[in-house]
Amino acid sequence: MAYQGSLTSVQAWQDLQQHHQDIRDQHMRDWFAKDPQRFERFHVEAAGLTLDYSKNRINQHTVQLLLELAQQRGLPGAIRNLFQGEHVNRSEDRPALHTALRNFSEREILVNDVNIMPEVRHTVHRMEEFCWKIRRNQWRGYDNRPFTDVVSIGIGGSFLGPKLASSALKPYWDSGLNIHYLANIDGSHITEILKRLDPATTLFIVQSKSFGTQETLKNATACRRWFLDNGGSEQDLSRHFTAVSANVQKATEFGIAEENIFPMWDWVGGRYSLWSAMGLPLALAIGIDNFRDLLRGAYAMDEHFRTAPLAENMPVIMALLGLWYVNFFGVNSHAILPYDHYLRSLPAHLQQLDMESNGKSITLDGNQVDYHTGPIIWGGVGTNGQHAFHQLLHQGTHFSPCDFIVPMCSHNPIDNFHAMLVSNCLSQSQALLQGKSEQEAIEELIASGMSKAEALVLAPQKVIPGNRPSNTLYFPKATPHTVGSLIALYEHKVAAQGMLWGVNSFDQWGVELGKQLGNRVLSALEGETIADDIDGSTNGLIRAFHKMQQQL
Ligand SMILES: O=P(O)(O)OC[C@H]1O[C@H](O)[C@H](O)[C@@H](O)[C@@H]1O
Repeated sequence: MAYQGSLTSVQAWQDLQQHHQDIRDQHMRDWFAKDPQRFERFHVEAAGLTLDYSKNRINQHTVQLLLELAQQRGLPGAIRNLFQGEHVNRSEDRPALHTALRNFSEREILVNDVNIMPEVRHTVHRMEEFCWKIRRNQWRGYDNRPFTDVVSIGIGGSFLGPKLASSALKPYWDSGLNIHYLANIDGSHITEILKRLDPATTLFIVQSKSFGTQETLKNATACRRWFLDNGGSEQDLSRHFTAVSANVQKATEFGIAEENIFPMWDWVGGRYSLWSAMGLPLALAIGIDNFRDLLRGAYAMDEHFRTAPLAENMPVIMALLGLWYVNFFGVNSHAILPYDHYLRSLPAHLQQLDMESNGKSITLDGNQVDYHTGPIIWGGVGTNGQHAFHQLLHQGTHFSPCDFIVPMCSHNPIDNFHAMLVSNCLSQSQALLQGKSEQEAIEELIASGMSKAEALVLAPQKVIPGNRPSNTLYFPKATPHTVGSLIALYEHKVAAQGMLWGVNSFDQWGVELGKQLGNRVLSALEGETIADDIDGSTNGLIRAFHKMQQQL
């Protein structure tokens, strides 16, 4: 049974503490020297992806103890519960059934005793029909010209997943439509997007599960105003405005025609919703067949996560490695380093996925945790990061485990660009692993012509400790299938960590307070000069706003 008792009282936890003492000073460089089979031993394949996890601070005993921890925490049962639609999101009393959105099996999935699969499939058919009409110019703008641009208006999970998949699959954009994502509440962003567009050939998709999110409603209202002020009429709105929402009433109140609203369900979390009609802008860009391939890739990873033994289960292995560093090495961050231009939005998506899911301090039972949970996720696209933040990765006082993510083949195989890109990726993880000793630094400096005395002075600056862990995830090419399995891999990694830590990975109460206070601050910014109920710092900033607004 999952989540019973405290994580730290589990026997394997105590064993891991002892084991950490035993191996923490050992260097991976020595392990590789002694064991030529390390790569073979520590790699796993699933759903078209391969994970090399040999460059981690682990030996076989570590893996065995981590797997015992997973067993003792009831991970297999918790995975079953997730797929079976148990109310794993306890604080909202809901299942988390994003896996139903890509369920290509004949398995029924029940929510309140009703099989949800027919509705899921019906929605994909509606998406297909809609994409067909737009992409084949059957559904046109108000002056009968075909659409040229689609503006997706949404934020958080209603933005990051579709945005990531759209940029990851840019080589598959075959409709000629330009897709724009409008998320932030920032006059500059909306201005920059709309100024290039023609209302007569622009389609809007308002994407909000709740249809109550401030940024989305403000942006949608402004887009509608812009449409009406620039040639569109009230009667034309239904040709140009569609929505994806679980709140049909609010969407219709806003003015979206009911037949233009695609459904969402409360059993899909926002950050897990790419696979639903939230993926509509993506489907418009790449076509429904490619969108289905994305779902199939995710489904392949689901089946792997659901059925593979823990020791061969890629998301479980990644979850346990992450826990090993957070809870035993005291690490508090994790870097995501895609070596692929098309995957450059991955760190941003994984920030929400991971930090909103596992950035929690209270267990499912309502107790304060006595161990750390989800790390800070950060990162950036290679090789740009090498010329920026990798310095800290190599020589900083903090260490951050890294995921290097690399397709072995490029969509654009020009010259030897791709071999150069991959060589950078592989040599970064190699450098993190092996480092450079003082002796090596001295010898290198002397070989470059420096005197021994000078070399001795400079060498300490050039020492790189190494022994810094990384995973390398690779696959043949960033196709819809592999991108689907890659995103699902991280969803399951995060879910497995949440299960181990005993937190609810499917709620996000922490984001609410800022929203509540935001309304009060907005009224002060727009009115009062002194707000007695607001703290001194915030009041000072409100006064500065008033002052500077008056000066301009
Ligand atoms: O889709 P919506 O209801 O507009 O929600 C958009 C986003 O806002 C919320 O505040 C949450 O932080 C996100 O998890 C969610 O995806």
